[in-house]
Formats: sequence, C-alpha cells, structure tokens
Amino acid sequence: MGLLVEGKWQDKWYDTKKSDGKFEREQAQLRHWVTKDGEAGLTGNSGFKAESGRYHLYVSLACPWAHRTLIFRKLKGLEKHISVSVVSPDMMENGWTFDTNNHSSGDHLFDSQYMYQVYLKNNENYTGRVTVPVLWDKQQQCIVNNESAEIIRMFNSAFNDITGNQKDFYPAHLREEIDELNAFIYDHINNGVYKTGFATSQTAYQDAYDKLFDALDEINARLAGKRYLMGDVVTEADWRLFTTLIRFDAVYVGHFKCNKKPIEQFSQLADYVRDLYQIAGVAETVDFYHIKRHYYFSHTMINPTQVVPKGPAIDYSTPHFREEV
Ligand SMILES: N[C@@H](CCC(=O)N[C@@H](CS)C(=O)NCC(=O)O)C(=O)O
Repeated sequence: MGLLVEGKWQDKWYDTKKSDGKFEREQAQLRHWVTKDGEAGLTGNSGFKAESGRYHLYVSLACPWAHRTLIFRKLKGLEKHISVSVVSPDMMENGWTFDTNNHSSGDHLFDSQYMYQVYLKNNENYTGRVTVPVLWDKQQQCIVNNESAEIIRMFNSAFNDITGNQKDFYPAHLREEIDELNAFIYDHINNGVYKTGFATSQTAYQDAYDKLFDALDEINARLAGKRYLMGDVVTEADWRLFTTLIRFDAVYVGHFKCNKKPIEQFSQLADYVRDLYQIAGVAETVDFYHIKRHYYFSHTMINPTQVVPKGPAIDYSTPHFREEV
C-alpha cells in the first residue's frame, strides 16, 4: 500500500497523525469526461467521445467504489463496449497488482505488473494515491477519470446511442434530491465505514461509528415507506449505497469495528440489500472472495495475522418482500 511521489512509488500507509487519528480521503485528481459528442464535461478537457471499444476500465472486485462502475457497466449494457481488467485482491507493498496467479485478470492493455505503472503511463511524474477504478482511453493513451462518482454518470448516459439502453439512474427531476442524499450517504456511510475502520484514536473511531449508525437508522426509516431511496425507481443513490451494504456484514462489522449491529438486523435494510442484489446482472458483480480477502489480508495494521474469516453465512438470494413497501 502506498503512493506515487513525482513518479516514484513509495510504500506508505495513510497518515492520520496530522488529523488527530482521523482518516481523510484524498480527492481523485483525473477528471475528464466521456461525452456523447466528445465535448468537454463538467471538468477536464474535451476530446473523449463515447465510442465502442475505445475505453478500458481498471477495477478491483473488492472495492466498493469500483463496484459502482461495474454495476453501471452491467446494467447499461456496456460490457461489449468497455473492456475490463481486474486487479488482485491483495494490495501490499506495491499497491494493486496484476498477479494472474493471485486472482487478477492481468492488465489486458499493457500487461503491467502493478497498477501504479498504468498511472505512470498517463503521467510519468504523477504524485498521488494509486486508486481504482480508473477509466483509460485507448485512443489518446491516457486516463480519462479516476473518480467512480463521475464514471457512473458517464456510463449512465454518454453511451446511450451506442447501446440503445435508455435506463436512467439519474433522472433530471430527481437530481437535486439524489445529490443531497448522496452527500449524506457518502460522508456517513460509504466513507463512514472507512473513517470508523481506519481511525487511529478512540475519539475519531467513536465519532465515526456514531455518525455511521445514526445515518443507517435514518436510511432504514426512510426505506420503511419507499421501496428504493427515491421511491419506486432505482437510482444512482441506491447503487452507491448498495456497494457498502453488501460488504457490511462480511467485512465492516468485524474488520472495521462497525459492530453495533449487522445489516441483517435492520428491519428494512436487510430486505433492501437483497432487493438490489436480485436485480438481473447485479449478483454477478459481487465477489465475496475478493471482498473478504482484500480487506482482511491487505490491512495488516488492522489484522496482522491476515486470517480471513470464514463467515458470515448469509444468503442474499432469499426472498425479500419489498414489493409491498
Ligand atoms: N474517489 C475514489 C476513491 C477510490 C478508492 O479510494 N479506491 C480504493 C480501493 S477501495 C483504492 O484504490 N485505494 C488505494 C489507496 O488509497 O492507496 C473513487 O470513488 O473512485
């Protein structure tokens, strides 16, 4: 685990000393947008037109942020159009690797050994963390974007003319409400589990833990009256929440000490996570081997024995009864 500093790899864990034991996530830096016509998006340069076969996605199957992009690739019919490489679940001294003997697909574009080498192909002097997901442009030979929240927005609409898939997970009339809910869920739940698990002081841990469980209670109450977060239709907000919920009982309860109670004990969330899991195509994007192995094996400062727990034995394909909500 580490980062690039002016193009050189350094093996370093997150620095929480300067923030009283609090984990603070670095902003993603590479922020161009693929658009229908190649016009510039909200940030970055123009020149990234939606085209079949032009873009490549680098993901970890363990990572909740990368998982969002895989769900959108699947549900928006993009599998034929956007290729994928999967890193190994073990993220050790060299960061993410493409070790094909250890559950990686290999780097299908460059046959690189390490993910940081892909960042260096984009910029040989790069400084920053080497994260997934990454969307790569095979034509201009550069990284388009390394922020999952933006990659899913591109997948939601930029390729519609190519795929003919008009599903809209970010409908115009709900955008304001979705953005507001995303910010709350990101801060307290998606990133909240990391703030809880990576805290290195008791106060920072407890503060993140309380905010996390207050937020889960609030979302659980909201779902008592609505099938999905925005009502009858599944939106981006649901997928962003889902990738954290599906990892929660397997990893965050134990490894990140988010142990007030598991998702299985929330009156609405237990069924809600099944409802989303059972949408066609979604289960195929969930890989509990990668998920458990990554966290328990890679974070040796939290789990020095690297023993990966066997359980929990949860079946997400059991009936959910959410139709009646
Ligand atoms: N803002 C990014 C965050 C991505 C992220 O932090 N990914 C993690 C994996 S779960 C990672 O690659 N971490 C490596 C590191 O921080 O060094 C996004 O949502 O795309």
